[in-house]
Amino acid sequence: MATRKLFTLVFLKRQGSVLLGLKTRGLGKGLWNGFGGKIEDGESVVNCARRELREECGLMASDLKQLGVVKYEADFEECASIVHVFTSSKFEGEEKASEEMNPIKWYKYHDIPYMQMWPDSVSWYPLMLQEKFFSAHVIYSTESTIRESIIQEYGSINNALKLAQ
Ligand SMILES: COc1nc(N)nc2c1ncn2[C@H]1C[C@H](O)[C@@H](COP(=O)(O)OP(=O)(O)OP(=O)(O)O)O1
Repeated sequence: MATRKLFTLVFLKRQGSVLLGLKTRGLGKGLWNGFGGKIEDGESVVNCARRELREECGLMASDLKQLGVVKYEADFEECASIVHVFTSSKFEGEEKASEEMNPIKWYKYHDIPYMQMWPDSVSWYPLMLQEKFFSAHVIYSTESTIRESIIQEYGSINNALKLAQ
């Protein structure tokens, strides 16, 4: 089986707004996104989501809910990426930017800066914002061009998780 990289991505929500951070380094540098990163060896998916959220914006979520799975492939890479997407609207702690995500900012749902985000975001963020369960299979032909994208909505997370298998 081809190798895969596993990631989490968390979105905090508050009164019609979502917290995003501007990535300062590495994958997605210069783009706004939720908070997340690579799942470490032996770490559960949800523990990674909690850890990355705390490290990147200082907040601890108490009702993390997995809504989706995004599978990324690229014509110029052997390895696929699986991103487990979570949301939470209950959290505590001191909201602060980090070395990796700076600045961080609450965006109204109608004001999300899609032009300064990964191009696939606009295809599945609306489902995530509506708390729908979904999967997205996205194939890039260049770093900024999508060749194929299949977005599906489900009644539970179980079907979406099949994309991660
Ligand atoms: C390719 O398209 C992507 N689109 C979107 N919307 N998000 C993506 C895409 N590829 C990766 N991501 C997400 C997944 C993760 O949440 C981050 C990348 O995590 P990173 O590589 O920064 O992982 P860390 O463990 O935090 O890395 P460090 O070693 O730098 O701490 O982007």
